[in-house]
Amino acid sequence: MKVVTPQEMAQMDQKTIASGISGIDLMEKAGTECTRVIESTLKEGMLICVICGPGNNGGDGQVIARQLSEKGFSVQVFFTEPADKMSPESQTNYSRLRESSVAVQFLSHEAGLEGFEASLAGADLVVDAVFGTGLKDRPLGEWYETLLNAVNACGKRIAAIDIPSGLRGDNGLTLEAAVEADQTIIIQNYKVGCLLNDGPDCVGEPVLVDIGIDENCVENNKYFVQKQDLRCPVKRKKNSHKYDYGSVVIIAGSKGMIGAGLLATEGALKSGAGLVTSYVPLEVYLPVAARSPVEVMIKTYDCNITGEDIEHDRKRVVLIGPGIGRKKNYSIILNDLLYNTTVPVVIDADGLFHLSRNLDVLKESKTPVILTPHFGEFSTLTGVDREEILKDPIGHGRCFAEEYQVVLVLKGYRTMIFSPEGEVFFNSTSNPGMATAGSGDVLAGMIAGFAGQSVDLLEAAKAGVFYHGAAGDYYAEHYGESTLTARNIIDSFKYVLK
Ligand SMILES: NC(=O)C1=CN([C@@H]2O[C@H](COP(=O)(O)OP(=O)(O)OC[C@H]3O[C@@H](n4cnc5c(N)ncnc54)[C@H](OP(=O)(O)O)[C@@H]3O)[C@@H](O)[C@H]2O)[C@H](O)CC1
Ligand SMILES: [K+]
Repeated sequence: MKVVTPQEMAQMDQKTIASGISGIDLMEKAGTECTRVIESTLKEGMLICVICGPGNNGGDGQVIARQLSEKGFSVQVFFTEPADKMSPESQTNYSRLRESSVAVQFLSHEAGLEGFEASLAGADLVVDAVFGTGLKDRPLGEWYETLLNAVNACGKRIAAIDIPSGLRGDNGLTLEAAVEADQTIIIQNYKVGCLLNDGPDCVGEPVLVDIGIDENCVENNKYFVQKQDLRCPVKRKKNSHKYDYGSVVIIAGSKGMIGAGLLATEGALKSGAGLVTSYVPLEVYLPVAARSPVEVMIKTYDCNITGEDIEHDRKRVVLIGPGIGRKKNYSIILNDLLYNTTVPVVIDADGLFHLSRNLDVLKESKTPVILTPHFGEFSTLTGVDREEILKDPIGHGRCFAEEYQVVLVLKGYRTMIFSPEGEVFFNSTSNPGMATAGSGDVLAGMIAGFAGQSVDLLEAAKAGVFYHGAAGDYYAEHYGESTLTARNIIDSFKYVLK
């Protein structure tokens, strides 16, 4: 399934209209599908307030109001602008609405919102159809800001149409105010802004409706990752041995930070790697050995380890970074791996710090690479302010992955995976409980574990991110989000990785 920008969605609408279905019919279809979802949440006799803006989002709102009224619900519509400011399809729907029994009120920008607030307080459901994908990046103005804040303050269930009003569809940032919906009925495809920054908090529960638009009618390589798209875990052949599922090397953990290495190691082992070898500094050998799973091989080094040491012995992938700290010798180790080996390398956490000291090594390296930064680490890598990246995460991520020819896993609530060819994949799993210490170490181990299993690095990254989130979701569904720890994510692998 594709994820689209507002511009791409507008082009898709236009192409669909050009192919023969009229704009007004498309709006009727959108409104009908939204009505179906809304109706399933209503009980007889409920009062619904629909707030309609001047554009086609408001037009969808009018269709919903008319259809809910035809189904016997009491409906009140508030218009934020006079009829002459409505889009053509909205005006057509306004004439249809006037023939229905829906109560209509035009809000005045001069008078206050007192009556409006009282009406919201008496409603059972508020439908937000003020702005959709046509929202522009310009100040809302005080009046709309007050209006959207009043919607949020009403304390009633809010269903937003297509995208919560005030939320930018291109990056998930909000204007001065944005509706925080309980449910958003997303028309046809996820908009980028529903998945990034404030988007998921404003959207609430997302529900997609299909109005028959072909998502491939415009060129777009942004995808929503779902289970059926994944190639991991690989099917295990009867006639196979442990090396067929990857020998994974993990360079992780140091004095005071052995937990990161242990979590990454278990992440790799329990996602199906055939053999995991953990390389740790001599000084932490004993505590690591005492706490490592018995299946893991542990090797020690004094202060250095070379690519040659690792390339011996059928190694398929190296993970470097979790808990290694910032001592200089790791920059040397990392450079050696990238310059002198061809074994794929996953670089996480402090490994990314060492990489940032010599980023150009990526351009000279022949080794396939996956980087797994969160936004702060990505800012260090690129030298671009975090705030700037958040305004255009797709642009920055895509540009970096293409320039350095790496698979980039940019971690967040909806982690994005960028391929060296410019594709973007949005993860569909995870929950806020996973923002917890060690969660990233588990993910890095999991990606390395999959990368060992004869799949290409992009597939390993997609599967690692998806199943890591799915394991966290499994725990959260059963026990809630607040007690979730990195260990719980590992323990839940067995339920989702079947
Ligand atoms: N036929 C179709 O294309 C279908 C569209 N669907 C629905 O339509 C919306 C997108 O509708 P669109 O008309 O493009 O835009 P909006 O309704 O979201 O908003 C446009 C109006 O909002 C004003 N605006 C924009 N930005 C601001 C702002 N920052 N502050 C104040 N006002 C703003 C804008 O004013 P202008 O002066 O810029 O014109 C417009 O008045 C989509 O989301 C779907 O819900 C149907 O689903 C399918 C058919
Ligand atoms: K809306």
